[in-house]
Formats: sequence, structure tokens, C-alpha cells
Amino acid sequence: MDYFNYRSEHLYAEDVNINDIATRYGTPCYIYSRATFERHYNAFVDAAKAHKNLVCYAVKANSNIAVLNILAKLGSGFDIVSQGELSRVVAAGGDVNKVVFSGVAKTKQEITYALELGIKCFNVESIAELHRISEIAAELELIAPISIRVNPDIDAKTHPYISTGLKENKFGIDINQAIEVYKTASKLPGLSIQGIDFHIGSQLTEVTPFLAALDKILLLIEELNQLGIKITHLDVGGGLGVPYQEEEPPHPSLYVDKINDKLAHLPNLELIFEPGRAIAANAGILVTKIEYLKQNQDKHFAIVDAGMNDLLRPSLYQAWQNIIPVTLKAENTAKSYNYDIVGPVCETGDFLGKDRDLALSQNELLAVRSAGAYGFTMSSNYNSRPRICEIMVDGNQVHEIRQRETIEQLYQGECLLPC
Ligand SMILES: Cc1ncc(COP(=O)(O)O)c(C=O)c1O
Ligand SMILES: N[C@@H](CCCC[NH3+])C(=O)O
Repeated sequence: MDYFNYRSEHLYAEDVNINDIATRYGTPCYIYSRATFERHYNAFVDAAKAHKNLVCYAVKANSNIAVLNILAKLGSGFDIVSQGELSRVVAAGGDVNKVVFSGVAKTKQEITYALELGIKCFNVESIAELHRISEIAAELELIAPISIRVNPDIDAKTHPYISTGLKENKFGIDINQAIEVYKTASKLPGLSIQGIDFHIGSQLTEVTPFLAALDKILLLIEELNQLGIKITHLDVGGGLGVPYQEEEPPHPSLYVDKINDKLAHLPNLELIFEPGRAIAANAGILVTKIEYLKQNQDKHFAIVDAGMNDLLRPSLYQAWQNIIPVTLKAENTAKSYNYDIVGPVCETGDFLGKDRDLALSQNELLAVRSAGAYGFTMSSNYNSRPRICEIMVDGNQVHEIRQRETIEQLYQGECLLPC
């Protein structure tokens, strides 16, 4: 089921014509579907019912507080990686008791903030971090709930930049050191061992790497048990992929089922999922206008008003995202060419898509699909371009959930030298 559909020749988000949104709010803009966020979140929760579970949405995928609020209302927990993300969860009315804190570089300030708020768990990524958390907790006379993020050295078979579970990646603690680290944790003041976690990468299109990692982690849990170190939750991270092009990732229910199958002998272990992309990617599109069409030799360019600063994935990972017209043309009204869809930024790598066979005209609108995750959150002001607005469609209602930045906001906080 898709909440972005054509009705006659016009693309709609739920019950709203995309052209109407673009006319009212301008382009480029991100447009999200509330029903899609809810459906994707519920797919995880419904599937996970067989086991005690908590879905902690990965805030980095799409951190708009309206998105977080929609998920919080459904009971979601959150996976965060910074004080900024945690503040967003609080601003969105999220439950801090359902927050897990990942990330390799947690600062003293961030740890203190999270500890005082009373988050569910720190996912610890190094021995040095473990000591830092212990010292801060002891000083504040608080107990920090912790989990060790284990790096299981498993190939996630995804893009190298978004693979996180190999021993050469900076994430987590080497699986061979994990037992020693748990032993240390059990002796340090201010810590309460709660769980074990792993996250092997993003945009995984098969379950096999997850299950291979899980096998290694289950052996570790057994070893911990024998040492008398009890854990109450297992956090399997995020990483489930989505279909951008021809990928066929498993449906969340299949993925969750396969994980549940492996945990049948551990009914009291709470299972935590940290999906980001699988919830947010296909809940959003990026709408952009063609400013100019241009032909150099045999090359056709459609130069659009959105660039790599608005959607970085194609430039950074050579990621393919579908690009479709917002209004379908009657056949034979425009000639189709092989286009590179490029942005306004002064970089050769500034493109949204390459080699797309499309019949295009100046000023028409295009929609880049699957842009709800790692779209706005990775955007920047490069080339002094204001960040664009975000719109949430809810049935036939349209809400501007983030205003387009103004030109003045670009240099807010900057100042001239006194002379
Ligand atoms: C620790 C952690 N959890 C969850 C996620 C979310 O991943 P995804 O969006 O692929 O589900 C990430 C990002 O890769 C992550 O680093
Ligand atoms: N930003 C990446 C995913 C990285 C996930 C964070 N560990 C993407 O757009 O695919």
C-alpha cells in the first residue's frame, strides 16, 4: 500500500494534491505522510508481539518533532545519538524512560543530561566511555543503566559507508573483548548492567547477516549467564532496508519473526529494535522544480531547485532514488530523453539522479521518492542555501512542520569584527 499515488494525472500524498502543496509552500520541500509513518511503526510492533519488545525509532533518520510526536503517541521509544536528539524527544513529548543512547563519542555534558533525565539505557561503545559513565554517575550519586554495544564482526553486505558491524568499523566493542568489559562493568560504581546490543549496518536487504550476528550474541549471553551476569534486554539495532529500486528487503514482520524464532528459549528477555529507515524512508518525498533544461553535446540535464545540500544520499553514497513527475503528461506531448537530474550547488557531485529516461519540461515539478529518511536530517546550508520546509500530510490536512529558513537566518549568530 502506498500513500503517494496518482489520481488521474496528479500525484497525491494521502488525500492532498502535491501541486497544491507546492503552490502554497514553494519548492523544494519535503512532504511526509502521517499514515505511512504509523503503518510502518505498527508493522514492527504487531510483528514483535510474540516477545516482550520495545521499538526505539532511530531519531537520526528523521528527527522533526512532529514525526517524533506521531510515534511517541503510538508508544514508541527512541534511539538517540546526541543531546540534541534527546532534547527533540523531550520537546516531542516522548517518554525518556524508553530512550536508548547510542554513539561513539558521548560527551560528559551529554551523559550528564541523559542520566539526570533518566533514560532507559546507555549503549556503551568503548571501555573509556564505560569508565566515563561510571565516574559521572558515581559523582551524581545516580545509577546509569548500561548495555554493551558489541561489534560482532559480521559483513552486513551493504554500502561500505553504512556498514558498522565489521571489526575495522569504529562502532562497538570487539566481540572478543566483550566478556572482560562486562566483568569490568559489574565492578565499577554507578553502573547497572541491563542489556547487550549490536547494530551491524544500514539498508540491509537480507536477514542472514542479522541472524549471523544474533548467533554470536546469543553465545555471549550464555557465557554471561554462566558468569552470573544477568541481562534483561537484547537490542538488535536497526538496519532493515527498504526498496529504493529493485531491492527486495524482507518485510518487517518476516525480519522480526526470524529474530523471534531464535529467542524462543529466552522468553523473559526484552527485545529492542532501533529501526530508522524502515519507518521513515518511504513516508516522505522531496518535491523539486525544474529551473532549466540544458543539452551539452549528447548529454541532457534537468537542472532542478533542490541540490545535494537538501538531499545528500545520491552524492554521498551514489544512492539511487526514484524520480517521478508530479503531473503525468499525455503521451506524445513531450519527447523523452536520458537526463541527469542535477542541482544548483557548485559541485560536480551535485545530482539527485543520473541516466533517467523522462519527458521533461521547464518549470515542471518532480518528486524524489523514499526521501523521508536521511533526507532533511542530512541537509546543510552549503552554498548558503536556506534549509527547506517540511510538510506533513494527514488525510486531507496539510501541516507545515518546519518552515523554510530565511536568508537572514543563514548568518544569524555571525558578526562582523569591531574594526
Ligand atoms: C546504533 C544505530 N541504531 C539504529 C540505526 C538506524 O538504522 P536504520 O535507519 O538503518 O534502521 C543506526 C543507523 O544506522 C544506528 O547507528
Ligand atoms: N545516512 C545513511 C545511513 C546511515 C545510518 C546511520 N548509521 C543513509 O542515508 O543511507
